[in-house]
Amino acid sequence: MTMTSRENRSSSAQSAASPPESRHRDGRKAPVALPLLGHAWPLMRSPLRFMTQLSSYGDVVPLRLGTLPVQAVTDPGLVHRVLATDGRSFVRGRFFEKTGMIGGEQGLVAISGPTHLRDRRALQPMFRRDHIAGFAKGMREAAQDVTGRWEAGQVVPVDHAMNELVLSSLVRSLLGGRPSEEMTAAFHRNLSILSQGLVTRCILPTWCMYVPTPSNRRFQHAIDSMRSAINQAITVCRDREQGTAGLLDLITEQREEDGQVWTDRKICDHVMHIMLAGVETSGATLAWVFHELGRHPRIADQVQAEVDRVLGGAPPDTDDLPKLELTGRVILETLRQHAIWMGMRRTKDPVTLGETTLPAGTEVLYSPHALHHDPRWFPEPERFDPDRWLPERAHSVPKGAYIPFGAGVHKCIGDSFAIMEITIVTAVIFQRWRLQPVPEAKVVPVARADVHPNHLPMTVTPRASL
Ligand code: HEM
Repeated sequence: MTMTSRENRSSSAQSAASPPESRHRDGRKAPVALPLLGHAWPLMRSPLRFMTQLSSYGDVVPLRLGTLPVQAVTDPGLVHRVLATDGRSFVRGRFFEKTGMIGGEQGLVAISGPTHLRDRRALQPMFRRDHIAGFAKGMREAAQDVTGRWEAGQVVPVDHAMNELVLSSLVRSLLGGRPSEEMTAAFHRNLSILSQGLVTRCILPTWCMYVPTPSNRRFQHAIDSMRSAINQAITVCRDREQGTAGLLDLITEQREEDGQVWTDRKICDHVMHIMLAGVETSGATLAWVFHELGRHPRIADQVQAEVDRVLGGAPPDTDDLPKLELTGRVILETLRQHAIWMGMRRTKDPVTLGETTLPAGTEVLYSPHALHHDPRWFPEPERFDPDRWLPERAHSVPKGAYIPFGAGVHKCIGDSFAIMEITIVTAVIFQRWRLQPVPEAKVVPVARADVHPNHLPMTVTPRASL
């Protein structure tokens, strides 16, 4: 189960282009901690920068979030062990358990061990490629509905538009039909409040969540409204005589080992978690795709030509997706540059990672964003280069260095859904529109539960008028 740091580092480095970088200049093993707050302040103030510089202190870096000791794992090989190879020695950890306190304790994101395995096995078939292929139509329609409201030359807030589109497509997949505009708007409003406030509440001590501040009250109201809308949908689903092949129909049919149907509370928790995990992540990725293509018009021209060649003007369907090869690489590169910035686990048993032995109960932090921006595995990490993902170059990326969807038993259940949706929406939009950056708009990443653009105004122009 254990592996020395040198062994591991050399295994991560062997396949990488660059040699391992030197350790922190001062020989320090961790960044300086503030009294009381520890590293929570720099982590909350500048999360992306803080996480990215941690690898210069070592493969396993001791941190303190307030009074909570945490070990940050920065080496890809060791991260792969935490998530996958030694995954059984870990449980979810503080961040995800707090997500459970907020989104429901029985949802997939919060649970671990045998309970997780059982529920994951029940839900997994619904997210298999053959099953989600049936949702392609809803994804296309959601894209057409949102872009159908665009006018030539209009400046569109693309970040909002993509969130709305993704939410509407996920709700269609859940309900097996088109949701009302009122329902989509309510989900949109509440999910945005939850996504913005989730991480702070996961990092700060639990009691902070219960202080009756206006922000906490707004947050609690958003949770209650979301749950109430999901419960209404569950009731409609249970009362309906004929199924719709939507995800919710299938979830409500699930049974426990003793034959009892899943309770409404458990179903609501699972749907909450699917929405919390699936909407803003995919929406942000789509927004970043258009941001990157706006900044790289030559690549955008090539994507447009590919979409025209492969689809010939027909709406994209699942069979077409593997043929949109460059579009696929653009999405992989966007997921590299704009990945989520942190995940956590807790050791269940003592685990030795490199030279550090972590006793049972140790909180462990890892960062896809930091791994994806490490020049040892991705030379010139700030450069947007879809050619990194050409087969002859992609194989040199070490295991654990590229994990936009995580790895192991908790790997994103919606990864194929997300890739299919992002590809379909990109193709639908490119068939009719070009999105150009607004020169004076300064677009910067903001770390929430995912990494979102602070804003993304873009000018939309119909291709016919170009
Ligand atoms: C680009 C879009 C997405 C990204 C980048 C993303 C990323 C991730 C990551 C990194 C994890 C693993 C977290 C961990 O280490 O524990 C995860 C888990 C999860 N994701 Fe996604 N996700 C995306 C889209 C989706 C979609 C579309 C859905 C559902 C429709 C979804 C549902 C979930 C769920 C339920 C989990 C928990 C899985 C488990 O613990 O078994 N995600 N996601």
